[in-house]
Amino acid sequence: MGPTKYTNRAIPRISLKDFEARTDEITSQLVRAAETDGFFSLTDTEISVSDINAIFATSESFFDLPDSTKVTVPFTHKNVGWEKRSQVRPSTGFADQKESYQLQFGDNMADKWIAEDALPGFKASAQQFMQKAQAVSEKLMLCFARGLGFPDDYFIKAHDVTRPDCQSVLRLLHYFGIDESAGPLPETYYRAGAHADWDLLTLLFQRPGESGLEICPGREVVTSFGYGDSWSKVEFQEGDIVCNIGDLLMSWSDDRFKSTFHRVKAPTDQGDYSGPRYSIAFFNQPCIDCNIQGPLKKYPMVTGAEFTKAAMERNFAALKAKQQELSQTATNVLGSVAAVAASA
Ligand SMILES: O=C(O)CCC(=O)C(=O)O
Ligand SMILES: [Fe+2]
Repeated sequence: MGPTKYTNRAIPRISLKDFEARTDEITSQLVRAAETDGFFSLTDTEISVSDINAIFATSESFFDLPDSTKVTVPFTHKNVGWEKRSQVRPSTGFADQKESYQLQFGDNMADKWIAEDALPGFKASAQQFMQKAQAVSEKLMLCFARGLGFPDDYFIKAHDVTRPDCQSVLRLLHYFGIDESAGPLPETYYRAGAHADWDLLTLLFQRPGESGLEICPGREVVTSFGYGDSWSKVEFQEGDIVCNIGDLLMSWSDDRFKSTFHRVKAPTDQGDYSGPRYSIAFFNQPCIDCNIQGPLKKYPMVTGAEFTKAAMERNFAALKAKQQELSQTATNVLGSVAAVAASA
């Protein structure tokens, strides 16, 4: 594998200060960012640095629990619960070297909250933060609806987290620290392999000093899996929220807004951060019965449930193709080893 090719791309930093008075100005800044690389960072939101520090402390306290406790809330296909080294990305064919705990607002979480006596206060702290992340998301939803010519509350209604069947997710993430004395990492070591998100919009919280997030723009239509070959490191300031457009909003905007491939790079190069990395993503997922179609009707109308199903199927097909490619490469390598052995 050759060295990563980099291009400097600064993602725009957008202030939400005086939101009510500046909604149109903020809308045009967001729309421009969405049409370009699909990534931007937010400042002056209602989420303070101390709110962010508090949720990171809550997150660390969960990941510090023994696996035997965390496994009492295992990951399920409803997109809730704890997983460890189990998410295989179609871009890599190997599991990300991380653990994550996915939390939702509604019925899907019924038995997936860590028990109060195992971690007192966890649920209340997480729920309080989720409400704040939702409030920021709703401001963005209003702007993107306005930018596309929909009624202001159009996306907000389609992502109603007061409904018991809502699907939006807060994902706590922990990437494992690397023991550098153990030698170079294998090529198959990934923190978060390249992917695009499936949701409407993602809000990402990171800690200064724990870098690794990179983007790779270049995707023109939501139905394609390809991406460019030049990466850019995402820089952010303490307290900023890095946001990106997901596949759902790319589709809902007839491919006008870009859902960009991104990854958390494995620390394989000089200067990469190799300590433990904590991040927190908030994914705005649609209600299962909302109708999804862009203003130009580029794609047929689908429900939230149908959209998610199709996205999962596309992901699965891409994963199968990657696994086939990997096993083909392994067969070719074995074939040439055999040929060398036979000719020796
Ligand atoms: O951990 C990060 O910084 C990014 C996580 C991410 O992209 C995801 O979970 O979809
Ligand atoms: Fe992502």
